Amino acid sequence: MAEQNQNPLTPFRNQPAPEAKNYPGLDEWRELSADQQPNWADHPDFGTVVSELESVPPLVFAGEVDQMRQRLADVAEGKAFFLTGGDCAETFLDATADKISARVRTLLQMAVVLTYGASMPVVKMGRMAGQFSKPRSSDSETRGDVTLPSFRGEMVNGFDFTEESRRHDPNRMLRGYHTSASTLNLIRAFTTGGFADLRLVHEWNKGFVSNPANARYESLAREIDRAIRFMDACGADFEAIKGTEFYAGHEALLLDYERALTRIDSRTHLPYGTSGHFLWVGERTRNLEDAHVNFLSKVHNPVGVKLGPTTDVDDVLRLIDTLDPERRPGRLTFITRMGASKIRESLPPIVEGVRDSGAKVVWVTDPMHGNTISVPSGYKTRRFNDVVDEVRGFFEVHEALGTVPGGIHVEMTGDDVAECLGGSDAVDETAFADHYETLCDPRLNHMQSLEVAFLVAEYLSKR
Ligand SMILES: O=C[C@H](O)[C@H](O)COP(=O)(O)O
Ligand SMILES: C=C(OP(=O)(O)O)C(=O)O
Repeated sequence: MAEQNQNPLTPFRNQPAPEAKNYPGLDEWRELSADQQPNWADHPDFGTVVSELESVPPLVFAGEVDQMRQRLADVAEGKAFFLTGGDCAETFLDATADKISARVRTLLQMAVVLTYGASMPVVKMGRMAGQFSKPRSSDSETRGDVTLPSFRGEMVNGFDFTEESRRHDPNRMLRGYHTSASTLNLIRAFTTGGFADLRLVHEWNKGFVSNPANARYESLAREIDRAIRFMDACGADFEAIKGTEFYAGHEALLLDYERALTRIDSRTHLPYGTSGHFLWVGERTRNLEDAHVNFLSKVHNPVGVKLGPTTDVDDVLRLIDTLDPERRPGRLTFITRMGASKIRESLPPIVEGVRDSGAKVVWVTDPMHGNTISVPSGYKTRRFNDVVDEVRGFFEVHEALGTVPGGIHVEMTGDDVAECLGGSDAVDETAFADHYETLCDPRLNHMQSLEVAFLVAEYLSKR
C-alpha cells in the first residue's frame, strides 16, 4: 500500500510538483500594463537567458520564506521589530567580501542596539542579493547635448554614460542571479558560521572609522559582554546566540527575472518567488490593476508595498484584499515613505483605515525616499535631520492610534561614504566630491545608520 502522508505541511510529498511554467495564474501579469520595464524583449539573447533562469537552482527556499512570514506575524503583533537595510542599488563590482561584511556587520550592530533597547527579537533583512534594478522618474538622461536611456540598475544597463553601456541587455539578469547567489552564500556563512555569535559583539565594531556612534555602541557592547559573562557563570546554554537568522529582500521590479525564478514548492505545490525571501512593489508600480501587484498576489512570500504621501486609503484596503485575501499573519507589510514634512498628516488616515478594517499588517517606516533633495552642485542627497524627523513622526502616529510601529527600512552602507547631510559627524557637501559613491539614491553611512538605530531603540524602549 502506498505510504499515506499525514503531515499537513507536506500534503504532496509523494507526488511530483507541477511545473512553474504552466502554473495557473502565474502569467496573468503578462496581459496587464507593467511600468518601469526594460526594452529587451527583442534582444536575440532574451529567450535563452529566460530559459536558463528558469532552470537554475532557487536562491532561497520555501521553508525559509515561510519562517520569515512567521517572524513577521510576530512583528505585526508587536512582539518583534523588523530591520531592513542595504544599498539603494547594489552593484556587481561591489559584491566583494569586504563590502558585504561591512554592510552585514553594520546591520548586526543596528540589530543589537534595537534588541537591547526594545528587549524584543529583531527580524533582520538585507536589501541585498537582488537589489539590482531601479525605477526612475525619467526614461532618459541628458548631459550636454547627449541624451541616453537612464541608468536602471546593473541588472538592466550600465552606469557609464555611453550608448553601449546604457543599452538594456537581458544577459545582465544572469550576472545579477550569480552575484546574488555569491552574496547570499557569504551572508549565510557570516550569519550562521560563527561571525554573528553575540559573544563577538565587539568584533563587529572593528575596522570602522571611529566616530561618536560606534563609541556609544562600544559601551553598549560592554554591557552585553558583562551580561553574557554573568550568564556564562550561571551555566547558561549559548546555542541560541551562536548565529542569527538573516533574510534577503528586494523590489520585485523586473518581472522577467522574478517570473523566471518562481518555483513550485514541493511540499505544498504552491508558487514561491525564489529570488529573495521578501519581495516588495514600489511606490511607482503599485497600481492595483497593473502587472506588479498581480504577480505578487500569486506568490506565497511575505510581500511589501511602498506607500507615498498621495496614497488613497481605499486603494490600501483594496491592496489588502488583493495581496492578502486570506489575511495570513505576516504576509503583508506596508512600507510608508511620506517625507518628514508630510508624515504627521498623510499617515494617520491610512493607518486608521487599515486598523478599522480589522486587517493586521506590518507597518514599516522608510524615512529615506520621501526626503530626497538635490543640492546646487547636482548631487541627490537627504538631510539626516529629515530622516530622523520622519522616524519620530512614524512613532508618534502609531502611538496616537494605538497601532504597532513594526520596523524601519533604510538605504545604508557599512562604508564611510558622504551621501546624506548631517549626523553627529556633520557630513557636509564638501565631502561629496571624494566620498559620494552611490549610483542612484544617497545612503546613510556606518555612523548615521547606528545613530538611527539608537534613536529607534529609544522609542522602542518607551513602548
Ligand atoms: O530609489 C528610488 C528610485 O529609483 C529613485 O529615487 C529614482 O530616482 P530619480 O528620480 O533620480 O529617477
Ligand atoms: C524605489 C524605491 O522606493 P520607492 O518605491 O518608495 O520610491 C526603493 O526603495 O528603491
